[in-house]
Amino acid sequence: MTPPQRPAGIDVVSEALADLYRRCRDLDQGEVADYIPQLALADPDCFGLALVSMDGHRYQAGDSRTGFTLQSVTKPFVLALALAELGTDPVGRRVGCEPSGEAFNAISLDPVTGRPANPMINAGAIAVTALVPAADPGERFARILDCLGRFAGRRLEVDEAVYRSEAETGDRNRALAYLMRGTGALAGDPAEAVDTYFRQCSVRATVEDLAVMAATLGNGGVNPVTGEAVVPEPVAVQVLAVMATCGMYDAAGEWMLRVGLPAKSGVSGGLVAVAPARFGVAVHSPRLDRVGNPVRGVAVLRELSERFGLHLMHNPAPGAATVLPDGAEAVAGGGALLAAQGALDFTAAERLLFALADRVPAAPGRLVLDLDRVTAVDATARAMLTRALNLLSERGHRVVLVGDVLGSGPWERVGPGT
Ligand SMILES: NC(=O)CC[C@H](N)C(=O)O
Repeated sequence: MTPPQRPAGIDVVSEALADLYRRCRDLDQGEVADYIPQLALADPDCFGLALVSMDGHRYQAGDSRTGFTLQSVTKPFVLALALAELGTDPVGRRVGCEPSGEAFNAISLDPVTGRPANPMINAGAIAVTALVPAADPGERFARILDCLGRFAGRRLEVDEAVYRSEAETGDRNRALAYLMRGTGALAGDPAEAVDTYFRQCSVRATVEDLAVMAATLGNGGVNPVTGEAVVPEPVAVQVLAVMATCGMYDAAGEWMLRVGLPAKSGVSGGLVAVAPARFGVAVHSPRLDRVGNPVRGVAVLRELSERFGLHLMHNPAPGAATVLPDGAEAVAGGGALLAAQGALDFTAAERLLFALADRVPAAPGRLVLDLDRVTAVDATARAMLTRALNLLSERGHRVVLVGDVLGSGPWERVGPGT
């Protein structure tokens, strides 16, 4: 897919990516992973960035079209598939969701339950891969590959050389799989589970594909480029939660402190991060720090998060006022008038109801709520407003709504200007 031409001169997002690329390209600390021999062949200086918005707008800088194997970056997406197919509890019986504080290949199995600590470390990911429902291992991998492709918006392929290389040297992962069969954490045959996992790790994509995959998670499971609902929204939310707590291995706490976004790294140098409801971003750079996270990728995300104010705990900029300033005016027909505007969520609904409470007369009376300039109402705000208006009507007030964003209820609806 070729990104559309951007209007000349005002593409500040590409400009920011280009700037991050320039500022981080000279970082040359870290080593290319070599425990899978084929990965050691990667160009250590390869460096690409991509960002995809919730509208499917694509931005990139550097070597954004170079293919590389996704490795551990596949783990959140396969977790999404397992959660979508099986639900939270069946997956949770096999794998936990606690940060392990240990290396990605650690033997991190709970002494009581035998479950691996979380699905982002190898043990947990192997257990999750084995859970994907299928009649046989061939079908299981086909489903995984298909799902990764739907996240990326195009069909992806396996790098056979990397797959063979890992299959020849992956004894530690085999050992983990056999241990997990012993503890009851692994469904099915360990050799088959590990083979499917090796294939999954060897799926090849570009940093542009990865940004689309990340954006799909940040967009409630709907691929913003193809429009396909790849996984249900609650699944996307759960996966982001696991990425936020466990995605960066034993550096997860430091990552949350300094970057504050759900993310996942892999040993080939891929890194995805999600700014929920804003964008997905991906970086590829094969030099890894001592915990196995890509040095330039971490540096890029730290700067990006700070520059765009993305930390999840950051208080977002106040939106437009919910309650309009002229909302207290008296109206023809009597009663109190309150007008609201913009999109209503919990914060906006609370603000509106707080202001409305001040205007409710002691004796039953007429209350006019002008919602004509309200552009959207989420499920929470809808439930809050409906409940409050029901209570007012039970107390004998006559509620009049301007506009139809709340649908019907125990209130009168009038059009704007009535
Ligand atoms: N951190 C990673 O990317 C690890 C994936 C790699 N295939 C492994 O299992 O060792």
